[in-house]
Amino acid sequence: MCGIIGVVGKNPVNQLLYDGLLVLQHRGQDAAGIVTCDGNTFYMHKNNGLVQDVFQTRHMRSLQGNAGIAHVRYPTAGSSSAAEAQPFYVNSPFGIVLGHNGNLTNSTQLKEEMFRQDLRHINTSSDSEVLLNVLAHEIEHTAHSAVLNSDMIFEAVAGVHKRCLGAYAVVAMVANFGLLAFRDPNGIRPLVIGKSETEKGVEYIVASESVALDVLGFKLVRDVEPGEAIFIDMDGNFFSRQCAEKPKLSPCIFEYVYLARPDSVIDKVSVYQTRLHMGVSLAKKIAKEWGDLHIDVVIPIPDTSRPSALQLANALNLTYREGFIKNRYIGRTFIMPGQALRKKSVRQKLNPIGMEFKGKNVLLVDDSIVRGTTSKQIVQMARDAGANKVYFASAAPPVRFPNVYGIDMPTRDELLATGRTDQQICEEIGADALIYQDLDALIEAVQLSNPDIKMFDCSCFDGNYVTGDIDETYLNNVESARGDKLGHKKPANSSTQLDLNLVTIKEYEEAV
Ligand SMILES: O=P(O)(O)OC[C@H]1O[C@H](OP(=O)(O)OP(=O)(O)O)[C@H](O)[C@@H]1O
Ligand SMILES: NC(=O)CC[C@H](N)C(=O)O
Ligand SMILES: [Mg+2]
Repeated sequence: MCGIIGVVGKNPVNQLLYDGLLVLQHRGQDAAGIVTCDGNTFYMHKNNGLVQDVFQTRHMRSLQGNAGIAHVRYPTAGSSSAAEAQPFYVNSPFGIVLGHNGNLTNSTQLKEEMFRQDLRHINTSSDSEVLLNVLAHEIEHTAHSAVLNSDMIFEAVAGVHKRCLGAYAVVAMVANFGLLAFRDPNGIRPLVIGKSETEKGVEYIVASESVALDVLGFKLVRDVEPGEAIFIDMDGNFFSRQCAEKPKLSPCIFEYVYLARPDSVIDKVSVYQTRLHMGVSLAKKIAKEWGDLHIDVVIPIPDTSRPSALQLANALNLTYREGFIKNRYIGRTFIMPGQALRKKSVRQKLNPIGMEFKGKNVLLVDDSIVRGTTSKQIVQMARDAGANKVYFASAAPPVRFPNVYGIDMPTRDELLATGRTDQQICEEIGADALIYQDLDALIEAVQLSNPDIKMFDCSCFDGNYVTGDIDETYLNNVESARGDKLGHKKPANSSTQLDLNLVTIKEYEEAV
């Protein structure tokens, strides 16, 4: 779940893209990049690190032009190397840059095809570099001369849909032509369009989440439809077309649970409202099945679970208290690379307020339990702070299956709930009771805001993968390539990579 933005403006867009990336930082903390386009020239700066560490004044000054794209990365394929920071660039045809949110599920096969059939070299192990080269190849074949138009671009995107499987929300720029954005035929990852009327004319933006539009002063126009592509030329003319044969909206339900910011609206669903609904349905379950808990206080685990915990407390007529204080300078732990770093960061990030726990039966509410890194430590902190009973509620069902669409949880081994009953999970985290949301209730919580969404990608909860190409062999291959125990692999030919700073996750963990 990286964050992407693309803008065609009437003034320089460097600051706008930077500010937009800051707003999307919660979608990726590993690397950041901006490319601007001034006539026929691209200006690019990208590196590992948080947005405010990657860009210094001198970089910002060099990012010239009234159009550009930007990316924050949370790696789900390849390595964490700076060489895989996005956007990626290819010089032919025309000069194209691309930023990708999601994960291709057939990138190994595509990479092979790229080399053997299309005679293209992919320098990294990133699936996004493969995706860019597929797009470049398709554009090369639809454009008959040096003149490119939106019809040719849309035909090329139709070609991308035929070849690529998995999840991809994409922003791309073709030098001197314009901004292209598209979403895979299932619309797994989000992408919205915004607009701003200025004295000089209309400016357009596309971004992973509507919150970026709010903060940058754009009005939300609509979502990019699954399978749809939009193209905005350098003069600000807007074109759109459905490029997939059988589009079917099946957004990732985990966006609503955890990934997206609550103040975003995705596929006409307010993330905040959904999280409130999740709290109500969880409260109903507790009232029905867990009436004997005698809860004194409901405590959220900051940040993401707050709206659900608050509404759960309201629905049960219980006291809600902020029992954990979050260090505002520590980022999201779940999307940090490597288990040692995630584990260490939970304690650095959260600290209990003793008086909220001492002698009380506390119900801790989190949005989800994935590896159990947070819940195990939090339950212990509550006990150390003197709680009488520690109950734990998760606003999402048990996460039992790997995600292959852009969330880095590739192995069943690392998921706390895989192969365990609720009772065993409860024992693992050391709680006195554990209550999980039911999947039907979670789906209903989203559908209450938009009943038109009939299908979701719930694969991490139910093991049904909407792209239909995921089987046991695929999962086994991903597990052996990306398992946490392996560390994220350093590319075999690191010395030849365009990156002097390669560090594996393992080396990084050992260093901290
Ligand atoms: O079971 P785990 O593997 O620990 O994963 C789940 C936890 O990780 C996330 O929090 P995170 O700290 O990333 O972000 P937040 O501040 O948005 O809640 C999520 O909100 C849960 O608290
Ligand atoms: N989380 C994502 O969207 C990741 C995008 C891409 N697969 C990468 O690893 O860079
Ligand atoms: Mg959390």
